[in-house]
Amino acid sequence: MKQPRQNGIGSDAKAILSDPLRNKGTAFTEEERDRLGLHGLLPNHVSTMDGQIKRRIAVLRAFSTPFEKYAFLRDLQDTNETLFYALLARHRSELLPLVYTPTVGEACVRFSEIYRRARGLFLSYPLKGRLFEILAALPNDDVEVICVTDGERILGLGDQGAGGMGIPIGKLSLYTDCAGIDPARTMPILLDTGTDNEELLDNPLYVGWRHHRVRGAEYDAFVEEFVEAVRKRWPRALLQWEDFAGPNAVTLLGRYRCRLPTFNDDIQGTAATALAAILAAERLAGIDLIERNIVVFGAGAAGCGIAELILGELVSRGLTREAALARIHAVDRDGLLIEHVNVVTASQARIARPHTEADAWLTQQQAPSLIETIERARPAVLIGTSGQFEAFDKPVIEAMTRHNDRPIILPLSNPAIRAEASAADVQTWSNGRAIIGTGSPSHGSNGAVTQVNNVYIFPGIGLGAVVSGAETITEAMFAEAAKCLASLVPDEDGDRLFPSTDHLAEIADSIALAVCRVAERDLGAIPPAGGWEDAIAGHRWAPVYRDPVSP
Ligand SMILES: NC(=O)C1=CN([C@@H]2O[C@H](COP(=O)(O)OP(=O)(O)OC[C@H]3O[C@@H](n4cnc5c(N)ncnc54)[C@H](OP(=O)(O)O)[C@@H]3O)[C@@H](O)[C@H]2O)C=CC1
Ligand SMILES: CC(=O)C(=O)O
Ligand SMILES: [Mg+2]
Repeated sequence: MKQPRQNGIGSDAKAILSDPLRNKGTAFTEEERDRLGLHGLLPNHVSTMDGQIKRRIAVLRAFSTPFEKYAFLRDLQDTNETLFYALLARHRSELLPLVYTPTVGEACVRFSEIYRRARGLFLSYPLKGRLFEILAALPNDDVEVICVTDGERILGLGDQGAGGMGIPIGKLSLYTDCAGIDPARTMPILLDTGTDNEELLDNPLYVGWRHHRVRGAEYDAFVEEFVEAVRKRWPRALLQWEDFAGPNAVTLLGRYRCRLPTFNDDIQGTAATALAAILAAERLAGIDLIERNIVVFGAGAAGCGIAELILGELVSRGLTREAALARIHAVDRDGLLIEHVNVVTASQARIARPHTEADAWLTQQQAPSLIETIERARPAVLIGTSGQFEAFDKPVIEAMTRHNDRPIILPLSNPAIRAEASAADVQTWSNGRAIIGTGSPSHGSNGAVTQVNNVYIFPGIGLGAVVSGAETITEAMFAEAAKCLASLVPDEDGDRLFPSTDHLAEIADSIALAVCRVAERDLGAIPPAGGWEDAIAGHRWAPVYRDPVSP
């Protein structure tokens, strides 16, 4: 069929080349170049995808900083998305630290500097009252997974305002890479309700709404309008809340968890990841969790979520809630959390030491510090979700090592510049005895250390939710996801807790199956004729070139 022409060049051809989901770059064949009117718009060489991957990885490796590599990858994602995902699948462990933590943190901080092309949806507060109209105007009818942030607690880097958009973009890239969700069916969203980051407000380059954060009833009404618009436009979509500040994270999850398929990744995804790490480490250390104490340092959204899921696990092993609670010691900025002494939030109140123990814990009205808590509780496990760089110093690690043959140390805060400890320091200070997991990728003397990050959980939760059609995302799904992840024994010898990030796609499939089974058991989801496994496999979008005229 003859193509419409514009100045001698096919305008459809130009549209294809500028659509990242249809563009193939130099991999358009001679036949396609003839048929689509692409001659002249491309250099002569006809490449294969394999050749393109080799060329791109060579160029990427030549950049000297992770940030430059990040910008190069984002540019590729915005010009040729199929190639971006093929590259990611081929070199996942090498590229994960770029598209995700730690580099995505720097990318959020410098978002305005590298902003080039529209991706995702910026719903800023001045658009209130028009949110459904904006969603309705989008051509994306089949959105399956949404990741939304308001940018207030970006990793451990605090308020990044509109720059927080880097996180939903990164998370959804991993939904596609690991769980095979079609990129056309994902939607990154930034709720731009302002920023209280004065540096951003003063920065002439800042691309967000230059206004202090809207809070209270106005914020709640804006989020409510957003959720209702999502429900109306994409009634079946999964909504993932990401990197909201602690109080909003908890409140919004509580408000919406029964109204649509939704979860908070920092609370629930992280909890499942940490529980999986603890279950795997329990095996390695040869201990029984119900006999041992756990210290969680940083009792915010992630820390409280982790404590709750561990409590659920201990109760499922036969302890009463009270006995299980006796195993948890949550430490925040004012020391060990003790009821009516230094508890600030309702989530903290649920995991604090009871007030009846206050006299036993307090010294001159002071709650014990982290190290004092470790000396007294002699925990087997120490988890960091405080965003406090190097809070696990030498005395802390030495205390953990004195009380355990194999201390389990999980500094989970991201990015690496906010981690409570580096794997290398923990290894040195524990004389190589610690079992370690870090939130961002890191190395010890025996190579890569396990990355204990919710990227091991959320893609599988999302895929399972989409395939099963679950209308609610339940706590049982996270508990089963944790058990599933802990059961996946790494190929490598040594102290690895999970298979390496190279295996994230298989892991997502396994977790998705566990989620589908929970949906069937608890929510009455009906397995398709071929079974859940086939449905999961059949749902995968693969990064292979398709005919650009009928994508
Ligand atoms: N590895 C992973 O998969 C994940 C890691 N994380 C990481 O966990 C960290 C926290 O995230 P999140 O829980 O959502 O954030 P929150 O802000 O909700 O929680 C952080 C908590 O740490 C407390 N805190 C601050 N300073 C100190 C201190 N000096 N000593 C002890 N506690 C302190 C904060 O208190 P206050 O509120 O008073 O400041 C708050 O209660 C981030 O760095 C994030 O990257 C989060 C999710 C997943
Ligand atoms: C990993 C993640 O979700 C975080 O650090 O916030
Ligand atoms: Mg997060």
